[in-house]
Amino acid sequence: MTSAINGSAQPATAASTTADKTPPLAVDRMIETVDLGIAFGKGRQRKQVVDGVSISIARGESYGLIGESGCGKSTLLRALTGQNPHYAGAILYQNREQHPVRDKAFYRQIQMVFQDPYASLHPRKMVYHTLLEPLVIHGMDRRETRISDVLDAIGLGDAFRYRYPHQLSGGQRQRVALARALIIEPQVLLLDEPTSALDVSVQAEILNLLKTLRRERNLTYLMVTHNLAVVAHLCDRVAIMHQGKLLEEMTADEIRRGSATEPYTQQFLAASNH
Ligand SMILES: Nc1ncnc2c1ncn2[C@@H]1O[C@H](COP(=O)(O)OP(=O)(O)OP(=O)(O)O)[C@@H](O)[C@H]1O
Repeated sequence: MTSAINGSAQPATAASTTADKTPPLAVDRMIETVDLGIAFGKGRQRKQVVDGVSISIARGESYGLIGESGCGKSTLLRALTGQNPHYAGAILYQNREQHPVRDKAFYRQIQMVFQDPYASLHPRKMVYHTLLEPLVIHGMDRRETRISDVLDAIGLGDAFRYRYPHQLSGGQRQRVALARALIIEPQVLLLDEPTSALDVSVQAEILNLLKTLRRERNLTYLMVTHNLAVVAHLCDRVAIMHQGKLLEEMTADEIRRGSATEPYTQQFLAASNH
């Protein structure tokens, strides 16, 4: 929560801090962090939670972030979404450094899907109003058609527009949360453990849906997860974090084969596979 943050890292000033650190331009770079640092607390209480993390995610790529609990994954994701403006280093979208405080145009392109579909939907809002709201905020036209289309795309169908969250299963709620993110046609989805609150059988359905949506819409995913099966199913590349640092990047294939270079990663993969 931004209100609880008393991070002491200096906010990055747009286009000022990284001129000498930014890697050479790649044509299709969608998301990048350059030497990202996030700390909480002051003085002896200060804790560096994200420490010099540089990642680069291409357009259309699905990138996973894994690591033990407390290693800084969600903190990194929150900085990317603009929920924590107190960071050092730089965050770039489509080669442009972002101001730590994001504007509406940013959220038109980048949407977030959270872990808990029970907490993320307003209990007194019909699906229709949940989906209408982002269209109004972003001044988009053809609202009725867009609502029907997105309900079809996420596999619920138009009749679901009249349901309230308590009339939906966990998997259906997560589909609505996905529909809410997709309805404004973003390019990037930031996914924070999007299946971990769901039953195992439903997890597979949502993962398959995410896979299909990415292919159909050429979406870019950045996904935080504990779950190696999720990574193997959905991610092209994975970063392993440990105590705030990026330890190693691997392809999904390398993860499946367990061919890590770093001893910590080898242990982490072995433990996660039990
Ligand atoms: N607002 C905050 N103020 C102080 N400390 C924080 C704050 N947010 C996170 N932390 C601390 O930062 C560390 C990393 O937390 P983070 O939520 O990023 O971990 P994570 O890797 O996502 O863990 P998990 O997998 O359990 O969700 C933790 O020690 C946490 O207590």
